[in-house]
Amino acid sequence: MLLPAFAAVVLAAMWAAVYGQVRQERAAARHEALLQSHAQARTLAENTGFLLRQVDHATQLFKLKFEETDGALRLPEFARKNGMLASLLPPRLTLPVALYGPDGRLADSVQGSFAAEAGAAGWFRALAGSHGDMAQFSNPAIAPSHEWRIRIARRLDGAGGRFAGAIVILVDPALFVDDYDRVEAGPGGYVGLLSRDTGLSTSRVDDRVFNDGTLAFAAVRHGGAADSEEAVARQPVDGIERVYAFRDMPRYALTAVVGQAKTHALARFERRRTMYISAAAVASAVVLAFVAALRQQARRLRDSTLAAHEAQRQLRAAADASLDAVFLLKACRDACGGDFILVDVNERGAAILGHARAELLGRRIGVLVPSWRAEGFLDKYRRVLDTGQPLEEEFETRTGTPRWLQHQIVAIDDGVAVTTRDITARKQAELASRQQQARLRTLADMMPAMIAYVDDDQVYRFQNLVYEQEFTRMGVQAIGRHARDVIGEPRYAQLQPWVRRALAGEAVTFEEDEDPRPDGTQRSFEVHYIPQWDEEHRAVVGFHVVRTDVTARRREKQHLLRLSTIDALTGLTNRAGFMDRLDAAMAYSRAHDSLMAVMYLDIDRFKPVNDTYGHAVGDALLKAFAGRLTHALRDTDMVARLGGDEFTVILERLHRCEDAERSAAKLVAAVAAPFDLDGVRADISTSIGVAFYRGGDLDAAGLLARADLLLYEAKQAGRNTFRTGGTLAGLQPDVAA
Ligand SMILES: Nc1nc2c(ncn2[C@@H]2O[C@H](COP(=O)(O)OP(=O)(O)OP(=O)(O)O)[C@@H](O)[C@H]2O)c(=O)[nH]1
Repeated sequence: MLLPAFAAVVLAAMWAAVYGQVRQERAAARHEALLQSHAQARTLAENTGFLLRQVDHATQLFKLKFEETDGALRLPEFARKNGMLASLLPPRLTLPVALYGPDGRLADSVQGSFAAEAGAAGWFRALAGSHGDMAQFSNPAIAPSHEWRIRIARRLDGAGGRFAGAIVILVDPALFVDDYDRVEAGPGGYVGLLSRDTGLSTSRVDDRVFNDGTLAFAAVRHGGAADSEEAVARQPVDGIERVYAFRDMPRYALTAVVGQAKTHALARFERRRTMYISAAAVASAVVLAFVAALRQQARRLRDSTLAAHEAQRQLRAAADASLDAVFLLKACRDACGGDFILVDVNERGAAILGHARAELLGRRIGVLVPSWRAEGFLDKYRRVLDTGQPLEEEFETRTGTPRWLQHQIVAIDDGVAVTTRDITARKQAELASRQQQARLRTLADMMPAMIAYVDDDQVYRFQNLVYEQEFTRMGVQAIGRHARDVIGEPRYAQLQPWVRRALAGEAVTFEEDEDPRPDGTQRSFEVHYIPQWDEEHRAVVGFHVVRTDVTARRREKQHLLRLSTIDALTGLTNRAGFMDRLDAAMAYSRAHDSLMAVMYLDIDRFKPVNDTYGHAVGDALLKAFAGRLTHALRDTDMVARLGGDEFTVILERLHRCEDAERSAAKLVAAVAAPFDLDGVRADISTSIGVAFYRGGDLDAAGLLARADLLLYEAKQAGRNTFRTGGTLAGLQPDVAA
């Protein structure tokens, strides 16, 4: 604000000075023009007066000569070249002269036309009636020839003083302004002669001469001096503005007026004014530009100062809000035992030192916290200051409550900047984490399964003891290495689908069979890949591998499976196993258009054995029966016990139906021989239903039902026989044996 105000004052003062100077110079120029006009008006008045006086003298001379010669002097003689008139008037002026007789008649005239009779004219009668010797000057008047005239007339006396007529000379006032000792008023200047009584005027502007009856000037007096009188045109002479001055000629009732054209008279002033204004304008522009530049500079300075303050404020706020305590220390110059002066400290730092910030500044740190010296911090500051090498370290305090601190010391100018952070919480967390990790490791190492962690780059990051032993057995080092390098390309390729799914976030479980070992054993594993998500649960960062050896379990399972399909009493395949096998056999038959047969057997009159000899003998018979069946059939035939005394046989890939019939007959014959069951003789027989199959819509249950039906037929036929039949076209139930 101050700068623009100052600039405004400077500019105002400058322009006021310019205005004052211009005003003064204009007044001076105007005054000079007025003086010049005045001088010229005086010259004009003097010239006019002189000429009019000369004309007066001429009339006086004529009168004298006329009266000396008793009226004998004639005009032509008076007005002749180099005559009396010429001795008084400039030779180039030829003025009209007339001589009137006492009767008022025109006696003679030269150089012009006069009224022939003047006796009645007032002027003539006035001359006739007066006895004075004064010339009579008329006011300018319009002559009959429409010209402006001043008439100078003088009474002529004859003998005894009687009136003898009058000599008259006419003067055209235009002579004074244009011809006789012409006054030059400069370009556009005005030179004029005004009749005070008639208001007539004759004027010249440059070379234009004109008469006027309406021109009027008023006199304005500036101050007391006569030469400061100014004439002001009551109405414009023409379009040109002038500085007019006048000179009165009271004797002739005339006023000489000269006006300098302002454009001419003030031209020099105008040039100077233009120069002043231009100079002032240039100076103003310079001042304004300077002020603008200064303001811009000031604004920049202000902006940068504001920015610096803002930055400083933010820096201070950041320093105060920082998790670190910040200390700016300056090396102590005096002999103070290597101490440092605290130059600045943030709020956290002040809190550590236990004082308000303002109380701390400028004090010696070794005095404020003697323990820092004791713990060797001051030596470290000195070392950093001397070497210029920054120092960063984490340490546990030895004095007071044990704390973990991390500090950075950097050299600045003649001191050090120290940032200190209390990392006790982090350290404790790290310790807890390490302890937890150790516990987890112990736990993982105790687990019988192989446990590992693979990151999303498929690099092994963790292994428990079992896995470590496994890798050692394989002769590889896993930690930090890519899975491909650890398990080899073929197995890596095999596992990739599971790995991809796990890294896509899916927990996967699968079984994996190891390649058989040289000793023929082969291990099986159940493998779990459990994805590990990041803390925000947004991305999978790896997966855990839990690999359990399930070889024994699988073996057990297979055993159980086998047990579940075996009849416990006879060791034959039971109903479940039989149905599976039948399904498979029928599928094969369908696929290969192969003939097969199912036999359905039932021991005839088994119940009486049971009832007679007890269940144990019954069981023994069932076992013995099974043995005979198995014995009588091919290895490829499958014998099963459905339950009770019911047995089945699957005969596959038969060439003809007769093959099965022959087998059925063989079985009937095989069980016909008595059974010796621990001293108990049992005579039994069997009935058999044989159903054939070679493709077709029938299912296992349907085929078995058909065999059962045929068995029923065999029973109906008196037992100890078989019946055949089936889905084959033209195959009729038949009886054998
Ligand atoms: N000892 C013993 N007996 C069984 C067993 N399962 C079933 N049984 C008996 O086997 C007998 C089967 O009798 P059926 O086949 O109906 O009678 P059956 O005397 O053979 O008569 P048919 O077959 O018409 O000649 C029943 O008395 C059952 O109690 C077993 O596991 N052991």
